[in-house]
Amino acid sequence: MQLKDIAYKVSLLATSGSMDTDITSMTMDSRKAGTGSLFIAVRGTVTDGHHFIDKAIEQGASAILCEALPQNLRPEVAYVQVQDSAKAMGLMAANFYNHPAKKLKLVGVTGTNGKTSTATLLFRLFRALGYRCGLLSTVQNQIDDEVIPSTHTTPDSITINVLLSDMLRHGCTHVFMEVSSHAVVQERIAGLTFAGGIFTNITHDHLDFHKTFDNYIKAKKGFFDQLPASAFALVNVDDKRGMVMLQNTAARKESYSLQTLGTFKGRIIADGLFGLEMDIEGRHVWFKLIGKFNAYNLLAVYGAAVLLGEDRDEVLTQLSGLMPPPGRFEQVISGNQIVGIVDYAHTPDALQNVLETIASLRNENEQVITVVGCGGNRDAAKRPIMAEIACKFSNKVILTSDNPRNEDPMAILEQMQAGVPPIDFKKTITIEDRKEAILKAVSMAQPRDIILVAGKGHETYQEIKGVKYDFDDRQVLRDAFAAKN
Ligand SMILES: CC(=O)N[C@H]1[C@@H](OP(=O)(O)OP(=O)(O)OC[C@H]2O[C@@H](n3ccc(=O)[nH]c3=O)[C@H](O)[C@@H]2O)O[C@H](CO)[C@@H](O)[C@@H]1O[C@H](C)C(=O)N[C@@H](C)C(=O)N[C@H](CCC(=O)O)C(=O)O
Ligand SMILES: Nc1ncnc2c1ncn2[C@@H]1O[C@H](COP(=O)(O)OP(=O)(O)OP(=O)(O)O)[C@@H](O)[C@H]1O
Ligand SMILES: N[C@H](CCC[C@H](N)C(=O)O)C(=O)O
Ligand SMILES: [Mg+2]
Repeated sequence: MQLKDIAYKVSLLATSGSMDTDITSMTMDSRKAGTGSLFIAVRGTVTDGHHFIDKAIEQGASAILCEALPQNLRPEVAYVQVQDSAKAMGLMAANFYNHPAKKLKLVGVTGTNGKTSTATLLFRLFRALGYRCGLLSTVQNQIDDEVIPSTHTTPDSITINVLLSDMLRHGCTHVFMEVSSHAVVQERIAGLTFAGGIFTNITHDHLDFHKTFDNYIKAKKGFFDQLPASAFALVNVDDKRGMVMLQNTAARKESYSLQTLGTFKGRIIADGLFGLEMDIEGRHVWFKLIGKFNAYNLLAVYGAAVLLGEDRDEVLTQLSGLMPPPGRFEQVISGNQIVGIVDYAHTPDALQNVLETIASLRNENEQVITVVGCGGNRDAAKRPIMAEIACKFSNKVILTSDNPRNEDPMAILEQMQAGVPPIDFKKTITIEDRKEAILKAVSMAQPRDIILVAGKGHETYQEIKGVKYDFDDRQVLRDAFAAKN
């Protein structure tokens, strides 16, 4: 495709060289630039893509998209200067790949917690309803049965367009994707045409990146601000920021609630380890998912399906048969009835929700033993809070590592320990090695006790200093239970 067609409707500050230049691929990474490619120079958090313009040209790039033109322009190369490279990249990727999003029903899910759960349930529901579907999520990307490993919750705009094109080629009609706050700020969703957007909730997370809670709210709201009038914006109005998301959207404003009025109204009738019994718009339904937070996810999924034109009864029938996504309240039970629960709760809110759910399910006689850590190179403010929450709802707490990345694991654990109230010192121990920590929990547990292993859910690795070591909470629990029996 010619550069001028790729730049269609993108506002350009300056150009140099021929806009007729043929482009065969697009990349934001000089190391991946090949012959005939368009290299997009993006200013990142670690380095600046503008430093790699010459490198990209040496590798064969025939055009450059940037925010600042280099001093020496090469005559054989086309340069395009824009205000915001990341945003222009999104718009150009949509042009280059021929707007796959416009030919699909693309629904995005944003919020601190519940994105993967909601997007995955939507994907599974629409498949059960007979559609070919795509999924972009933290756990994995999927085109019907084909699994494509995911590297991010929301990939960059080029990758998204490549995946959407593949989905379209496969005959998909619906695609459900997570929209992270990083993705909104970094313009990874620029140029995408959404049929709908869902807001689950917003609580403390990622302040390392956004700096203030207000910025974090604005980032989430940015998704709704860019929805077209043809889309729906479906928000959880039980979250006090739900209505904020709708303030400036052109989309149709819709809501769901378990507590107040909303377009879609639900009520929990009963919940337990068996699942949830709910009333949804006057219909009585049983679900296999556990916990109040899943009642919200189910209501969001139901609302979105109805807004996409599906029959209410059919939606509830199919939804009641669905299982939770991997690593979300996943139970591993020992031969002598110790209940292990692996959950991806890695924020204070999620941890509290899961522990409150466990509290509501227990008979008071059994102990709750929580094994939890906090990620390195991520929001440090949540560390003491998560330790405090773990103590509040557990009989015993083992603080341990969760992807320390490039930080000193013991330094992270000391920050967690700072949140342990003095009265809880006696019930808290710290074991840096996550496997040892889980083994300790299993050794302490009696039949019917509940061990919550929080933070990693579906993850199958532990990331330490740039190396991802094989690690799976569920497998470690299974092995420990087998050894104990
Ligand atoms: C903090 C963050 O969001 N980082 C993302 C960002 O990288 P960056 O800003 O650090 O990039 P950089 O290293 O400074 O490089 C700047 C530019 O120079 C380019 N470069 C660099 C070196 C070189 O030799 N040649 C070259 O061209 C890079 O390709 C890049 O375009 O842009 C990259 C390309 O899109 C992302 O891969 C990267 O995600 C990193 C791996 C990451 O860990 N991101 C996490 C925090 C994230 O995005 N998480 C959210 C989920 C959060 C949630 O739970 O809600 C997600 O959506 O996954
Ligand atoms: N609607 C919800 N409200 C609050 N907590 C939830 C909700 N849904 C799930 N959770 C909790 O949050 C954890 C993470 O859920 P999920 O993976 O769906 O969130 P996410 O938003 O995709 O997270 P990420 O930002 O890592 O992509 C779950 O394991 C559960 O403990
Ligand atoms: N999407 C989240 C996942 C956190 C999962 C937790 N196990 C950790 O590594 O901190 C993040 O990248 O911040
Ligand atoms: Mg997710």
